[in-house]
Amino acid sequence: MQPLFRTPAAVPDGHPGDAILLVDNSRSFAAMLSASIGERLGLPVTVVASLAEARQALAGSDRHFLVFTGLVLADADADAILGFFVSTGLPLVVVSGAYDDAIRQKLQAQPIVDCVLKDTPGSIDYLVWLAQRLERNRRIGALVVDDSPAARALASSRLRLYGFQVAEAANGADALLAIAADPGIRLVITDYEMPGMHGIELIRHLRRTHARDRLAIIGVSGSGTAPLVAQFLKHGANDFLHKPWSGEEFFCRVSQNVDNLDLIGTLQDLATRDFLTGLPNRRHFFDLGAKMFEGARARGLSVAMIDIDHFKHINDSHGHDAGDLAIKAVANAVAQHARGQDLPARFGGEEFVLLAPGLRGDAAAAYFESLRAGIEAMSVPLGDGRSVRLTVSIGVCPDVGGGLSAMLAEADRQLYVAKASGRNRVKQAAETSAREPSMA
Ligand SMILES: Nc1nc2c(ncn2[C@@H]2O[C@H](COP(=O)(O)OP(=O)(O)OP(=O)(O)O)[C@@H](O)[C@H]2O)c(=O)[nH]1
Repeated sequence: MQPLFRTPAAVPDGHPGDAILLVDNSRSFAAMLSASIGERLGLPVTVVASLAEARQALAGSDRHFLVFTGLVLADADADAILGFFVSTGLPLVVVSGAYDDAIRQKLQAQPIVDCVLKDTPGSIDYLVWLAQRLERNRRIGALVVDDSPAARALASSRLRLYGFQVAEAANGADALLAIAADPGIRLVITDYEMPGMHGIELIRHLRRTHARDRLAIIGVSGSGTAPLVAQFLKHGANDFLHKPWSGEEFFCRVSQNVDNLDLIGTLQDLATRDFLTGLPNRRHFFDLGAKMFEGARARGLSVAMIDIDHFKHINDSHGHDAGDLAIKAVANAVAQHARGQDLPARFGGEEFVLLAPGLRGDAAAAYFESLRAGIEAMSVPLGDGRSVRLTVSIGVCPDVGGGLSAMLAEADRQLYVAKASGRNRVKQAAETSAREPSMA
């Protein structure tokens, strides 16, 4: 099952801090940019106005994962500024007041992520986007597939500069092994001409297991004729880059493709997950549940409807926000109680469902009883020093020969019986006949 809550994974290595170092001699620009990053991304920004202060901010600390710097500082010229920040190994974005041919040439020779003209419309928005992209890249794996060590090293070093966790493969077979071993890889950059398996064949293999919305693939070739580009795209590449690519284009295409994956992930979350609790929603429960149901039948399974008791009273006496906290706490308890093979969901309001494959009879009764008891023992902090206690009623139905909907209908009937007989209890339908309650 997919993880229930999309908590950001830890950044495996490199620069683990989440702060940005902003080095600029314009107080107003630095204030505007750091406020925008703080408000929109929630990332801390250290603002300094000289190279000496920047050295001090970075000394002995790995708080920063990214540097934005101007090239005009009171205590250093452009070469000294670039030389120092490049030597730190941190991703570097130059934020310049001017961008002429001389600066462009100087920067092209340097391993920097990007150069942004600061006084243009939209520059703050672009820099905020850059900060977000580079921060997120740290949790994304990228694989470079190329039989040329030099081409591989060039693409890999660029991707590392953008913060990705980079793996390399010299041929298609090794690439397939690398992808199978690391589910964190979301971006593949593959050459065309390679011994054993060419790039398009590799993509055909990859697409059997990795859809376009989960893995972005960019084809690369020096012989990027129109038919070859079309073949790449038709066989599943998300994009194509002609060799030799410019650093600027490489960054734009890579970023656009991983942005698209993020966007699709967000839309999928909105469509399948309950906004308040992060649990699968009702529709997603039926999609996943229908797939699980047939496979689980041989070993038996049970489904439970779980409803918070007197929930209206919690809302009425503590307010709607407190009610939301109570719903989240119960959702969390249900998700924590669920085993890896279970499927929990929020069905709406204060009602939850838990589908438990492999459980029936007394084992199912004990399993849901321990969930009920765990929730009864909880104290939900309301964030203002107060806390609230709550209970749930649970209706359980085993597989009695109908479909999943029939099980849910019977679990709902058992829930009604649990409510009617005093709440804070589990009622379970009999195995033989789903219409006779068997557990008091
Ligand atoms: N805070 C909050 N309240 C919600 C949400 N969804 C539904 N509710 C409220 O939940 C309450 C549900 O109340 P009922 O279904 O009547 O439950 P009850 O009568 O209090 O309790 P039982 O009879 O024990 O089920 C209503 O007042 C809804 O407005 C939500 O997302 N957040």
